[in-house]
Amino acid sequence: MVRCGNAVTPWAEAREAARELGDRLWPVAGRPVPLDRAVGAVLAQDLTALVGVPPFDAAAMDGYAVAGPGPEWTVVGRVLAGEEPGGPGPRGGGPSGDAVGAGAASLRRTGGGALDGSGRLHGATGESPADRAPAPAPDPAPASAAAAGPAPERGFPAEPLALRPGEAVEIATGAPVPPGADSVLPYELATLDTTAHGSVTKVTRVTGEIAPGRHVRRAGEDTAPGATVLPAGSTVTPAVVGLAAGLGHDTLTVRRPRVAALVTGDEIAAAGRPGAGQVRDAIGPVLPSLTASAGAEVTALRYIGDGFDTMVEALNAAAAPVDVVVVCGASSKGPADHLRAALTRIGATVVVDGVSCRPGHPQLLAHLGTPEDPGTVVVGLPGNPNAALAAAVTLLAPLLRAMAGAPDPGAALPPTARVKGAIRPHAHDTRLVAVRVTGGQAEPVGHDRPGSLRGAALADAYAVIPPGWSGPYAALVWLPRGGG
Ligand SMILES: Nc1nc2c(c(=O)[nH]1)N[C@H]1C(S)=C(S)[C@@H](COP(=O)(O)OP(=O)(O)OC[C@H]3O[C@@H](n4cnc5c(N)ncnc54)[C@H](O)[C@@H]3O)O[C@H]1N2
Ligand code: MOO
Repeated sequence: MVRCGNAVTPWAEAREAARELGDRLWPVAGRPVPLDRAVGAVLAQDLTALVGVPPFDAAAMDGYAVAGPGPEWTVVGRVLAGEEPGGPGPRGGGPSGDAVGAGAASLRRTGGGALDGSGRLHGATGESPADRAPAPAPDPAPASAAAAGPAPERGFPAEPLALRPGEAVEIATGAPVPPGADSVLPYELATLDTTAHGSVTKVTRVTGEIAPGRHVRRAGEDTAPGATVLPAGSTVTPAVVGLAAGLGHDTLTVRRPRVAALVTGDEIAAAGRPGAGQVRDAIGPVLPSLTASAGAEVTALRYIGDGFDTMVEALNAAAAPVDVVVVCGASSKGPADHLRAALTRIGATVVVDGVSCRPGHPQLLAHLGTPEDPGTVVVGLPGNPNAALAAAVTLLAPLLRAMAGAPDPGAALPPTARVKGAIRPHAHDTRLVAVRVTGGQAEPVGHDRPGSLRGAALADAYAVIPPGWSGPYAALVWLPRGGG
């Protein structure tokens, strides 16, 4: 049984009704989604750190990790980013052969200060710097060859090399700082003593002034492992995606309403240049970004022809797996406009049956459940593309944002502007006029008839012009900009 009055709903009330219905449906169930598909969605759970940041004591500058107050240190090796703390990693610590190459190589300690299989030097407890072997020649293998070689062994039980006071290792930004090192002396502050070994120049000693603790990022100093970094309810932005990745996540569990779109009309062409009598679909392609900017996701899009049975079947099929079905077109009173009759047939409850705004007045909001449990929501967008966009900002976006628990980005923007030039209000309905907004002034851009998106494409917002408006200030509804 459809409950619907014939009276259209005033524009502001219609928005409120959509928000209120969305609030009743909040929260939609949380679902894990890959990081690269999560932008714009709302976190269903607190975001916690699976690893600390930084995950280990790391150098913040390229230079020398030094142990003890100095100002002079003996260089005993080199650590590159990618090495395991306490041992060599994928690019395991040989000198690179540059002019200031390290005096010694890998910092992996194999116990007792022995050379490892590559013949490279290791620090060792009880071993004096003088006992340490000279560095080997630079590794002749090009980086690409190294990358193509067998995967380096990870997780070996290396005993961490501890620097003793007076020792230093050359270190790359991001590389693990050996235990015992107090600070990193950047190259810019370092004076080097070198000796030549054939074509290779080795750094044997480094001198400089550096305060204890400088240029060392201590493990967990930004974020401790297990810390909560963002609360549930936060919107996923590109920065949040990077943060989550850095903390070890591959997916985020988000509350993002699922939307199925039905684009109706025998005349609608889904792609390419429309043929004779055809009209290219200009609403379906808008919906993914439009819904994403309201915290939702289009999970299905189907083109259907005109026909009552077709509409009933498509509504039933689309509704089951989603939270919202958006029907584009068939919202008016023409012989092929079956949306309202189909909703009656499937027992929908119509919440908003037309809105007193131009464009967009045939738009519609209904649900398939009960007042207590509204179930899947149906939003009817008029077929005229600018009317569909007006309906999307009136009913669809407020509904989806409320269902997702997403903030209204427009709330952060100026709510009103002074209208430049004349706008004639409609006798009974609220007009939504495409305007460009600069410096608190709203200038109509034209080209905003119901069938044209040209004005909306030039505009920042719709100026809301109620019946009887005489200016000069108008409320603004900001147009979705996409990208979450
Ligand atoms: N007797 C009345 N007729 C109409 C009224 C009315 O109040 N009384 N309202 C008019 C208004 S306003 C609008 S808006 C449209 C809404 O029509 P529908 O939602 O039923 O949409 P259609 O009739 O299917 O199409 C209207 C128009 O838009 C084109 N269209 C449809 N879908 C798309 C699409 N996906 N992409 C691009 N263009 C589309 C379609 O070809 C038609 O030209 O009703 C008025 N009539
Ligand atoms: O009101 Mo219709 O929705 O103008 O195009």
